[in-house]
Amino acid sequence: MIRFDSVTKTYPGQSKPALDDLGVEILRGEFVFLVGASGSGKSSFLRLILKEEKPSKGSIHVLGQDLGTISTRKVPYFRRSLGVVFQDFRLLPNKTVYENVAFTLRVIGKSRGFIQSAVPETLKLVGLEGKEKRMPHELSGGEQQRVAIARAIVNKPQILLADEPTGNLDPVTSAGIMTLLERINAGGTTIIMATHEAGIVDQMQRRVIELSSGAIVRDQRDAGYDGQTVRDVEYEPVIDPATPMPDSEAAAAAAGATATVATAASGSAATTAATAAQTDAAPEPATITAAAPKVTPEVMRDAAPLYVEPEATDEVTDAAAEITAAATGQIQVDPEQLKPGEKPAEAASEHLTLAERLGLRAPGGPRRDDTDQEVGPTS
Ligand SMILES: Nc1ncnc2c1ncn2[C@@H]1O[C@H](COP(=O)(O)OP(=O)(O)OP(=O)(O)O)[C@@H](O)[C@H]1O
Repeated sequence: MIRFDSVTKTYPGQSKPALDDLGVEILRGEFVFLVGASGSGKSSFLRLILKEEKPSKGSIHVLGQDLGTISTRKVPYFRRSLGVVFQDFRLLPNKTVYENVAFTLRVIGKSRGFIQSAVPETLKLVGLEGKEKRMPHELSGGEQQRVAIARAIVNKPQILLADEPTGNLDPVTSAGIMTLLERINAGGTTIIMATHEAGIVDQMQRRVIELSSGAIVRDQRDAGYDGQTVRDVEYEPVIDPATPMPDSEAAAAAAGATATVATAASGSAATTAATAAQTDAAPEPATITAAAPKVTPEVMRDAAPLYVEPEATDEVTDAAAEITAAATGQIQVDPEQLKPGEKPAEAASEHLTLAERLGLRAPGGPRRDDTDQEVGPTS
């Protein structure tokens, strides 16, 4: 599903690599936490999977495709198999909940009929039924993140990347979001989540990949936030980087197969992870120097109910809206930007269109008045 072979990423002007000779494989259906101190390379790892950045050395395969061979123009098509969720939600402030989710589908040319059935279905899945007409600023932080998740999964991506999705949320709301992500994963979507939240990682007990100074210092199944430095997930380095992925995913991807969020093959990450095989070359234990996590294991334990079905959790989340409102004091989102009628956050890039910023169109591709339609269904 995702494979890094000897991947090094050094940003221009930096002497030390952000990622240093990484080799790792993530299988279909896994739920993987990326942990490590600030600056250890988690976001860089996710950006490489998205092909937002290119490796300086090594090769990356995602869904059977060698990312090095995908042309810039084809990147938006490739990204349609991936959903992304960020810490700061990144909703369109002047569009309703419905429109925020529908927007992605419109840009990629889905039919009106498809949109009319997919959007309500997805909003129901994330527990936002009945809130279609709300504007983002009329929602709690947890609800805004649910909209962002709905937008990320509405096109039924095979992979969901989440970069600190609970970073701006209080513990109870975070628990609701994790319940939702767990449910999406149970539907077959591979999830990779970067987080500093020890309590969440300890509760979920999924595969944990720990980075330190750009290197993997731990890759452990059924693990917690802090652990012994081990590598118990099998990874065989590819001798010839040109060798394709050793599984049938290339064919599936080539055929345009997509996982169905609600119905795809079930099975937990644990069952799909490779057999335990601690390598002789396991690196020395690393000291975790991440900032003190906001959601400690104790807080998470007290934040029950945790892994109940989202239908039940919604009430809890709604009841926690006030807590969320208090927590938004720590959110770095400017409330002014969330007001309808204001200009959207143009600061991301004044040169890119909205679709380009969301990765749905190739930067510099055809604009609104072009007749050359670049967007369209992927399969
Ligand atoms: N665009 C960039 N240009 C130069 N250096 C960068 C860039 N992006 C990241 N870095 C550097 O690469 C290293 C890894 O950064 P990265 O954002 O991947 O870490 P992280 O683990 O996600 O950190 P955090 O937990 O704080 O988000 C850091 O030293 C960072 O300063």
